[in-house]
Order: sequence, then structure tokens, then C-alpha cells
Amino acid sequence: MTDPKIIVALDYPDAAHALGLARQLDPALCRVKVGKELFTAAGPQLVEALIKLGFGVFLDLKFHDIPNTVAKACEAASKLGVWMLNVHASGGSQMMQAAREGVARSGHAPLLIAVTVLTSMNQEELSELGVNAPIEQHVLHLARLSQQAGLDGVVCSAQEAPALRRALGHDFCLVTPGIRPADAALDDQSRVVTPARALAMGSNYLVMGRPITRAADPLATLDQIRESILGK
Ligand SMILES: O=C(O)c1cc(=O)[nH]c(=O)n1[C@@H]1O[C@H](COP(=O)(O)O)[C@@H](O)[C@H]1O
Repeated sequence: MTDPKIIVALDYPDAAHALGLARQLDPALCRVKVGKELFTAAGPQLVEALIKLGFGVFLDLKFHDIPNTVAKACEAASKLGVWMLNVHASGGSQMMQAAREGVARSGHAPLLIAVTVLTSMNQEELSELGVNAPIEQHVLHLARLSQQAGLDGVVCSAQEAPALRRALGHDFCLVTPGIRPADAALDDQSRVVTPARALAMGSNYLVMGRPITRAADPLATLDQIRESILGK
């Protein structure tokens, strides 16, 4: 069975746009991510349609609420048959343990991961929240909490991947957005790494949206990125 490393973020306003790209992609070569914009507009039916096309779907709703609410949201999300879903680690251990229990109750077994520090944030923005530790240290702290709560992995920047790999071992899944080919625009991302470098640094999966979806030829761009990581 193939384990595609690239997760294409379908950050589109509606199902037509999302399915327009998805139908051109090969589910054996990439996975897809449904985030807040698309899910709010197109809902569970779109997730089901993508699964029917054969895609592993990362449902990126970043749940962050009281434990009971998050548990039920995770149970409902798991029942859709997604491959991966996420919560915010800053919701705390109790919330993450409740999320784990919610997934277990669903009868499905998606990967459950936690967002540490958003890849759009820099040191200054983290300090603004009252967190004065260096970003990498705080990411590691939240990742440890996530692992102790029984989660399968975390979302982080590939910049932090080597430290997390060393501390948390090889079975802990590191999912890294903020991936940018060397010549690509950063957009609102701060902690960025190129695709090949991210895998070399220990990332398991690369989340990529705009460098692919906004390219003049998304399929050719995805092919180029896949070539750049071949053998990595
Ligand atoms: O959980 C995520 O997927 C996520 C976490 C994070 O820290 N940073 C981050 O960019 N993301 C998501 O990853 C995608 C990145 O998109 P691009 O910046 O367009 O490649 C978006 O859909 C974000 O919502």
C-alpha cells in the first residue's frame, strides 16, 4: 500500500472547486485536506465524496473547546471515515484525552493529531499570547503533552521536526504545513521549509495548499514537488 507524503489543502470556497481539482489528482499519489472554509461551505457530503473518490482525507477542523464538546465532535468526525483529524494541543491534556475517547467510541480509527504552535506564528506573536519560551521549546512542550494524552502525532513546522523526533521517537507522526518550494511566496506563513528539506528533517507528511492550488498548472506543480522529494 502506498503512503503518499503530500497532503493537498483544498482551501476552496465550495465543493465544485474542491472536486474540480480532486478529480484530476491521483489518490495513490497524494492525500487531501478539508479545512474550515470548505467544510463550513460544503459539509460532510463533500468529505464523503472525496472518500468515495479514493482519497485519504485529513479533516482539519482544529477542535478547541471543553472536553465533552471536543470528544463528541471527534466522534462525529471519525464516523465520516476520515484518515486524520486534529485538535488544538493548547486545549490541554483533559481535552486531548477526551478527544482520544471520542475517536475510540466512533468505531473508526483515524489518526488523531494536535496542532502545537501555528506555522503562521513567529516568536513575537507567541510572546503576545504570554508565552515567552522559545517557539521550539513550546512546540516540544505541547507535543509531549499530546503524546502523553495518547495522540498519534502533532502538527508543527518542519523547523521543529528534528527536536521533536529526538525527544518523541520515530512512531510519533509529524505533520508539517508551512511548506514552500524555494521560489514560492510565503503568504501568511512564518516558519517555512522546502518539501525535500522537511522530509529530511523528519516530517512524515507535508501539507501544501496555495503553492499548488494557486499555481497556473496545479498538476504540473504537484508533479515537480513530488519529483523533488523522490527517494526522500
Ligand atoms: O492544521 C493545519 O493543517 C495547519 C496548521 C498550521 O500550523 N499551519 C497551517 O498552515 N495549517 C493548514 O495548512 C494549510 C497551509 O496552506 P498553505 O499555506 O496555502 O500551504 C492551510 O490549510 C492551513 O489551515
